[in-house]
This record gives sequence, C-alpha cells and structure tokens, in this order.
Amino acid sequence: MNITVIGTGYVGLVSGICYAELGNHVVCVDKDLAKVETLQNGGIPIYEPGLQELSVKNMAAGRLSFTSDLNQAVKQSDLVILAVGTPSLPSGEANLSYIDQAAAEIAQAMNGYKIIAVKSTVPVGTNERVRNLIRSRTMERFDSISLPEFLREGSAVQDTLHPDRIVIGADSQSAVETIVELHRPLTDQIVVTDIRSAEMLKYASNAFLATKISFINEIANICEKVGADVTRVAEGMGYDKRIGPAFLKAGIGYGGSCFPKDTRALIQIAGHVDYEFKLLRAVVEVNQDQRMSVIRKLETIFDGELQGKTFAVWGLAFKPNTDDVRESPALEIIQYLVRSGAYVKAYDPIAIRNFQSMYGNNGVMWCDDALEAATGADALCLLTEWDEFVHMDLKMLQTILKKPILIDGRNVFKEDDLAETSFIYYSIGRPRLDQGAKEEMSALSD
Ligand SMILES: NC(=O)c1ccc[n+]([C@@H]2O[C@H](COP(=O)([O-])OP(=O)(O)OC[C@H]3O[C@@H](n4cnc5c(N)ncnc54)[C@H](O)[C@@H]3O)[C@@H](O)[C@H]2O)c1
Ligand SMILES: O=c1ccn([C@@H]2O[C@H](COP(=O)(O)OP(=O)(O)O[C@H]3O[C@H](CO)[C@@H](O)[C@H](O)[C@H]3O)[C@@H](O)[C@H]2O)c(=O)[nH]1
Repeated sequence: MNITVIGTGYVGLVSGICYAELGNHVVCVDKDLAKVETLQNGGIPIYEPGLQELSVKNMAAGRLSFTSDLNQAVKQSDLVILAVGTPSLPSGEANLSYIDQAAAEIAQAMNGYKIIAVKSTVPVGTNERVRNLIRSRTMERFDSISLPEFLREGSAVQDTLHPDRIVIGADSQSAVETIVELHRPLTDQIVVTDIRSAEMLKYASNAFLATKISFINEIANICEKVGADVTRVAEGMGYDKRIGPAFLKAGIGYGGSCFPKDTRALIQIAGHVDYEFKLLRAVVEVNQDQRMSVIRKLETIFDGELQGKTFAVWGLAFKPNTDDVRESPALEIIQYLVRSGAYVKAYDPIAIRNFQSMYGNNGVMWCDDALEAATGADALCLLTEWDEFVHMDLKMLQTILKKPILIDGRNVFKEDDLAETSFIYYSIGRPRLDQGAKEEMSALSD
C-alpha cells in the first residue's frame, strides 16, 4: 500500500517506519526542514531504541522516504495518516491548529479516492471536523477513519510491531477492510468502532493509566505514614487479575507528552458537555503534588533550609530510554530547588540538551556523568530510573557525596543494595531501609 504519514514526531516516525517494515511504501512528511534533512541522511531526530536501524534498513530497501513536500506525497498515496501534534492550549484543551492546517493541505493535494486517517490524539468530533474541512475544499472522494496510537516512548518500536490491540473508528465498511488488512500482520486483536468511540477510547485509556498511577501514589503517601511498603502492596494487588500489575509503580508522578496533556484535554471535553470529571481532576491534582514529595523529604532532612545547599539530580527525562523532557517532573523539582537558593548539579545520559533548551541555564550546573554530578553534593535526588543509576555501586557513591543522603524518587534501590553503606535513604511509600533508620527504630522499641 502507498502511505503518506504527516508529522515525524514520535508517532509519525515510528508508525511510518514500521508500516514500511511491513512491506508498504511509505513517505513521511514534515514541515520542519532540519528534521527531514536528518532523516534523509539516515539520522533520527529523537532517541528511540531500535528506530534508526529500522529506518536505514527500509530506506535502503526503497520502501521509505522523507520529504517536506506534502502535496507530492499525498498525491502518490492511497492512505494519508495525520500524526501531527495536539499540544495543550492554556485552557487545557487540545490545540487543533496543526490538524486543521494539515487537513487543509491534504484537501489541496487530493487527486482521487484516499483514506484519511487521524492517528493524533484528538477530542471527540475532530475526525468529523477534518472530514468537513476537506469536503469543503475538494470534490474528490475519501473516507475518514480514526486510528488512535498507543505506543510508549522508549519501547515504541516493540509497541508498534507487537501492539496489544489496534483500534479503528470508521463508518465505511470498505475503508475498515483496507485498514484491517494493513494491520493484520501485527495482531488479531483489532477493535472496530464508530469514529467517536475510537476517539474517546484513546483518552479513556490514558486517563485510566494516569488514574492507576495517582492511586498508587496516594497509597504510597499513606504507606509512609503507617509504616507499610507500597512496593509490596502493589505487588500483592497486581496478582489480582482484575487489577493487574502494570502502572502501579509509585514515584514522583507521571510526566511526558501524553498523560498530562490528555488528562487535561479529557477534563475539558467533559466540561464542554456540562460534565465535571471529578475523579480525573483529582488524578491531575495528586500528580502535581506528588512531584513535591522529593522536596518535602529534603526539607525534612535539612530542617527546611535548602538555601546554599548543593543537590545532585540524576535523571531529567520523564522516563528512561527517551530524550523527551516534555512535562518531566524534573523540571518543577529543579525549579523549586533553584528558587529556594540551592545549587543543582544535573545529569541525564541522553536528555540534557533537550532539558537545557526547555529550562535555560539559571542555577544549574550540567554534568557529563553521574559521578561528576554527585561529587561534593549535600544530597542526591534520583528522578529517572535509567539503568546506569540502578546499577550504581552505592558504597563508592557514598564516598564522593558530601553527605550520604539519597532521595530515590523511583524506588530503584533495595535493602540489600544499601547494606554496608551509611546512606540516609528516603524512597517513595516505603519505610526507611537504611541502617541509621533501623538503629533509630530499634532504639525506640528498646
Ligand atoms: N509521543 C507519543 O508517545 C504519542 C503516543 C501516542 C499518541 N500520541 C499523539 O500523537 C500525536 C503526535 O505526537 P508526537 O509526540 O509524535 O508529536 P510531535 O509534536 O513530537 O511531532 C509532530 C510533528 O508534526 C510536524 N507537523 C505539524 N504540522 C505539520 C504539517 N502541516 N505538515 C507536516 N508536518 C507537520 C511537526 O513539525 C512535528 O515534527 C499527538 O496527538 C499525541 O498526543 C503521541
Ligand atoms: O507504574 C507507573 C508507570 C508509569 N509511570 C510514569 O508515567 C509516565 C508515562 O509513562 P508511559 O506510559 O510508560 O510513557 P508514555 O510514552 O507517555 O506512554 C503513554 O502515553 C502514550 C501517548 O498517548 C500512549 O500511547 C501510551 O499507551 C501511554 O502508556 C512516566 O512519567 C512514567 O514514569 C509511573 O509513575 N508509574
């Protein structure tokens, strides 16, 4: 099949390359000329494991190309997929201007029947808006379908080639058959719905996952007060098939380009039909507050006096295996520390450059490696669970910190890791596991 994908962000790029891997002829279009040039030269503008190899392989096979010429690409294709951004407006609503712009450009390029699919996450009714926009500008025949995307950054290739399900929202039987055929090699789990339900299904999925995270984070906060261990609680809950183990990792809250934006957008979608989504509002509020749990722990340790202290921050990306820093919890944590008069030494294996361009330079020393960041710091805050942090030798680490204080925002270390160290160790929703805390406890019980 000849496919044009518009937008080479995560979704456009990964899905375009994977459709080529399935044997289709794919042209990926972006209006960002620098991105297109990087892609044409075999590079990848994002960090995503396995993607570059797949891109180069499919370019060499003549099935994949990149261009900024939307008109030409659309003219040559049977299926046009919109994968442009739908970022938040200040109100929380999704900004549909990129969708509208791309739809108008597609309309101009129409030269015969095509299927127009929207892969971007869009509010209910947007596919109809796209359809009307195109219909008002061309006499050519086309079918609209909603084709929401469920990939995760960091495992995007795997998620796309082995999806849990494919969702197709459509009202044309022949378009459904074509799109089912296209995805048949990936999974048998193909859910066909009407267009509005498919649009809603995407938001509902993200909102539910975000709810699980905020739920376990609140349980974690209670665990801290009653002396329970949230990781054991989550493990035990997860064995119940009705609950499941996924998305029950307590931490410093969810970030990224999807959950924060899509939860806000769904609250707005509900609001437009006079429904107050109370549960989701609480999920967002809990998530916002959870970022501050690292700060609260530092304030406890330093008696509220953060000014003049130096804090090492490990991890700037919103999760490991990505260089994406959109809505990363690290941003607000670092901003708070700097506003409090503290110095921050920050390190991330991949995301420093992206973080710098979002944050600026104020009050932060950017470090080339994890140990450089930790050296001489009053405390270390681990904010992203990159492998290299998980495997760090804690005995060595404690010797280079000014004080052996570790705030583990992702619960990566276990009691055994801390054995034979003198760390003061705080994590999320777990009793203090360090030796000092155990001695204090046994002194209390004597
Ligand atoms: N990032 C994810 O992991 C993910 C996963 C599932 C769904 N989504 C959804 O997919 C959509 C895209 O997300 P993303 O993170 O890939 O976006 P992004 O913002 O990273 O990239 C969008 C790209 O589209 C390009 N673009 C915009 N208008 C264009 C036009 N008229 N012509 C050509 N190119 C154009 C931009 O230059 C940019 O490169 C969003 O709706 C998002 O919610 C994202
Ligand atoms: O148990 C968990 C799981 C995740 N997170 C955090 O949640 C955020 C999002 O993680 P994840 O869902 O793995 O990453 P995304 O790439 O943002 O993917 C989500 O958002 C995409 C965009 O809509 C969807 O396609 C995916 O299905 C959905 O998982 C990150 O900050 C994680 O640290 C937790 O705190 N605890």
